[in-house]
Amino acid sequence: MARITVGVSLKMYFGHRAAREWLAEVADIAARSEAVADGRVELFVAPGYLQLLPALEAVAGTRVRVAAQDASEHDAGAYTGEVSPAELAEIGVRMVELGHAERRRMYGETDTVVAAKTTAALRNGLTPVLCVGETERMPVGDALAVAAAQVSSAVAGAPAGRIVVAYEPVWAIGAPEPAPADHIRALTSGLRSAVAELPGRDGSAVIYGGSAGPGLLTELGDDVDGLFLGRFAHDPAALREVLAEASALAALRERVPA
Ligand SMILES: O=C(CO)COP(=O)(O)O
Repeated sequence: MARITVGVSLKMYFGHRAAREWLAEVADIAARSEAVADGRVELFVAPGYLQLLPALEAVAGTRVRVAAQDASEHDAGAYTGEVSPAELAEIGVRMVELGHAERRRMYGETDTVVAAKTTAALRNGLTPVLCVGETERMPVGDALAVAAAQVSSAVAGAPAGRIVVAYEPVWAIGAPEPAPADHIRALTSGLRSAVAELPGRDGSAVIYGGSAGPGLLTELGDDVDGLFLGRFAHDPAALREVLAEASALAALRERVPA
């Protein structure tokens, strides 16, 4: 199926009440979207840990998937302050963001840590949303080498299973505008080829994140499998627009065989 994946991370922007209000609006938008309802558009939301249970409640009865923003590499034990991927799966969380640029930069997550967490996520049936990307502006070939190496190191030794690669050039996160479309297209196509060569990763997707908002998916067209949004989906109306673009793109792909 020509599926388009759209994800939104709330990072730590919203308090509890604001998150609940946003989730209720998103659940309503998803329920009204035919493309989300029939699976042509996969929508996931990644709220904070304390917002996961209310999120699961809010989206019950829709096909919206709930993702955690991180998870431990361990399932259980003496790991104070960590959150178990086994427990995430137990409560109904389906996906988990791993290796986000903010965790790599501020919390010292190395490729080794990201690989251990990827293994733990897949072991527990969670789909990793593997965040990769170069830290500074650089030519396309160099950026692709960095991002592809992050992907292959994360999945080396991990159990088989679908992954969602979120290509997020660090310099375009929290910026006024996304990376230039040509840069994104080159990187997402390159990463698609790299992921296609990995064994056991059928159904995987490569999406773009970093100041993404309405209009970008249409501009990128066929070279990307979706978007990972941050600030520019805080307004539910903007997310509604992005979902409309995703559903138009999915319809177009169904007509034109890949
Ligand atoms: O990091 C991001 C999603 O994980 C993107 O955040 P912004 O869209 O707010 O730049």
